Amino acid sequence: MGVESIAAAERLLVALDFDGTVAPLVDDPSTSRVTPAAAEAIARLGALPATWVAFVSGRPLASLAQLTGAGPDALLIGSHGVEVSLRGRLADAELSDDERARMARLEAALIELVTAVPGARLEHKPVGYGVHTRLVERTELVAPLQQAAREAADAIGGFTTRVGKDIVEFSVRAVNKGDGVRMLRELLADEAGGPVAVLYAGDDVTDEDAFAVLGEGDLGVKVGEGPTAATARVADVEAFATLLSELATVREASARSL
Ligand SMILES: O=P(O)(O)OC[C@H]1O[C@H](O[C@H]2O[C@H](CO)[C@@H](O)[C@H](O)[C@H]2O)[C@H](O)[C@@H](O)[C@@H]1O
Repeated sequence: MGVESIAAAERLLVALDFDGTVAPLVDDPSTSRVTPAAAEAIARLGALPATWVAFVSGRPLASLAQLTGAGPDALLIGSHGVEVSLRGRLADAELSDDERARMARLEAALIELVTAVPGARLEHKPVGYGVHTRLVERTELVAPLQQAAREAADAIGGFTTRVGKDIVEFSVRAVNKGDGVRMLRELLADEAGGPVAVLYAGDDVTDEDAFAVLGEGDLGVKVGEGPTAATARVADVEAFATLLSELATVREASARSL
């Protein structure tokens, strides 16, 4: 399955990871931006009939909504599948007392660990924490920090650990991006009254959960290097924007010929 074939799908969901896929990786996550080329292709795709664009990210929903300029029709999955906003209908993650207590214990441990490593940073997320190591200058400190953080989470128990690019993340929920993609596909198929093909694109290990739920008639696109279950690969964010633009062009042409 290539771009031409997926472009011909009767109904198409384009589900996109954010960081490293449509926005280049940067030192400060709050300054991430979708590239102009990707933004243009996304807008063209979103304007087509029977075509939906969704973002499926590890970011907190609020950050994802802000950085994608989410409008009222936005389909957003944040926190690796835990936080969901579908056209303004919010299903956010209500934490139990037990989850809150475990998060508080982990937070205290992670603050101590991160403070001891210059350049390390703790990201507070709705259902967990991210230990960022991108700016750690003494690279030999990264692995021990990640290991100590894992051990702290394991000692408390009940956390799902994810290792991403320059980040190790801990979540009190085990939901993943694959669950998010499955949910989006079912929702749209119900609404549209028929099966929906999915193009999913992502650059990181956590995107493998989403690639794993794709089947025949879908297309997984890995952005960048690394082992993957995706069946297509592009070199980087710029190349992926070009792919999205090609997809929009082919799909626009078929929409015109209907
Ligand atoms: O699932 P994604 O949309 O790819 O989000 C994964 C994590 O992205 C952010 O961190 C990553 O991007 C930062 C900005 O480019 C970069 O500084 C950092 O090194 C990366 O790990 C975000 O901060 C996390 O919350 C997301 O889980």
